[in-house]
Amino acid sequence: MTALIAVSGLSKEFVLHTQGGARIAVFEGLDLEVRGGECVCLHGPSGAGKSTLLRALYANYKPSAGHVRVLHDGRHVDLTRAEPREIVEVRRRSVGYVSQFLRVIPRVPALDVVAEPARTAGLPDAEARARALLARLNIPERLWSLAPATFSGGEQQRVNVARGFVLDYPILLLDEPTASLDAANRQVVVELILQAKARGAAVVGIFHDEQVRGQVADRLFEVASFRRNAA
Ligand SMILES: Nc1ncnc2c1ncn2[C@@H]1O[C@H](COP(=O)(O)OP(=O)(O)OP(=O)(O)O)[C@@H](O)[C@H]1O
Repeated sequence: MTALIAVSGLSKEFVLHTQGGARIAVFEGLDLEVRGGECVCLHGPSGAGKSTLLRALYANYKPSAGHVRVLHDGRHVDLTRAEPREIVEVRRRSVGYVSQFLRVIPRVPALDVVAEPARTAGLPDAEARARALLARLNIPERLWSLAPATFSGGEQQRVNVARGFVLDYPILLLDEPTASLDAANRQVVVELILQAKARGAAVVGIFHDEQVRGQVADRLFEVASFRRNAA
């Protein structure tokens, strides 16, 4: 079966131009393949480069070398070489990303924040999907018409998760999607991830919660082993 994500020879070094050009080498020559139905957990100590790798998979960071190929419309697109317009298309239909914190847009109600990716994709049941997810993630209905700016940390995270799952993305990138959640809501997110895997999605995530990791991850990927001079 073809990999949905194929990373090869990926290196990332940050150059701090405001600090005398200091260089921080995060990883070098990193290879990773993720297949449909598989969940890979990025693992390693703080500072290992887990978030940097996850962002590189979403073309948020330009790597210093290497390739990030993702399956889009039946062919592999190299995000390190793709035009901005193509990256927008890949993000619209093929790669979903749940960041740790919701980027709140003023005055946009939670229901619209969640429904937006499905509306943009032209799904006729976008609003129904958004309602179902908000209910499933236990966001009280009285909050659906309000902008999430004033929501609690956990409520904002659940709105963010709902937005990430409103479309059946073939590839899902999850940055600590349960960090601010109580046990009951953590379990809902675990079930959403398991469902995504069951329909064939390739999932890459950072999960600090050991129990969540144990339930969803098929394998751990040690990012630190690709540090320069790593043993
Ligand atoms: N935008 C940036 N500019 C400069 N250096 C950065 C930037 N982002 C990350 N780094 C550096 O890259 C290294 C890896 O950071 P990253 O956030 O990827 O680690 P992490 O494994 O996700 O850590 P944590 O578990 O603490 O979130 C760190 O040394 C960090 O200082």
